[in-house]
Amino acid sequence: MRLVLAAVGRLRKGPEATLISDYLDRFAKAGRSLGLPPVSVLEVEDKRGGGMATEAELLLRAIPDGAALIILDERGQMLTSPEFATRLGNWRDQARDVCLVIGGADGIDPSLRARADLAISFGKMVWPHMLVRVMVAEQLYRAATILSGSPYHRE
Ligand SMILES: C[S@@+](CC[C@H](N)C(=O)[O-])C[C@H]1O[C@@H](n2cnc3c(N)ncnc32)[C@H](O)[C@@H]1O
Repeated sequence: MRLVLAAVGRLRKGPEATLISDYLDRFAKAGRSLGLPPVSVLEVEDKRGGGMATEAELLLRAIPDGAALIILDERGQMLTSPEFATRLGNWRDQARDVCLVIGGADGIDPSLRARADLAISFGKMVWPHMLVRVMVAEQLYRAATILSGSPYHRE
């Protein structure tokens, strides 16, 4: 299994970078004994100003063949953290690669949205994409703690 976080835009030094790195480190440590690999972060940037369609082409190149394509999208499905943990555990058990995609300022191109296996929403409000990265990293760590039965997550 490979776990890829593909995102539009380059993360610069700052509070979001610190949080993302902290949660992804914690995920890597918690995931080791669960058979979950560390997350590879792939950033794409369209320097030609081609917009969402070009970003979608760049993102598609970053997605491993056959991977479950999970997009982050405010129009998507709201999952509980245990539901997300169960899905992550199922992909691991199927040895399925997983690619989580976060769009840029204009969102994710409809062509990529149409290909997604799952669209996850963090609510109907639009969040800045770097905060969504933080939230994804935290939910991955939370999912690992749920799968391991550690007391981080409480209902
Ligand atoms: C600034 S938002 C773009 C919003 C854009 N107006 C759209 O139609 O998608 C950048 C990215 O952050 C993610 N995002 C923002 N809000 C979200 C939410 N509530 N749930 C899930 N993902 C979200 C999505 O991946 C989105 O493409």
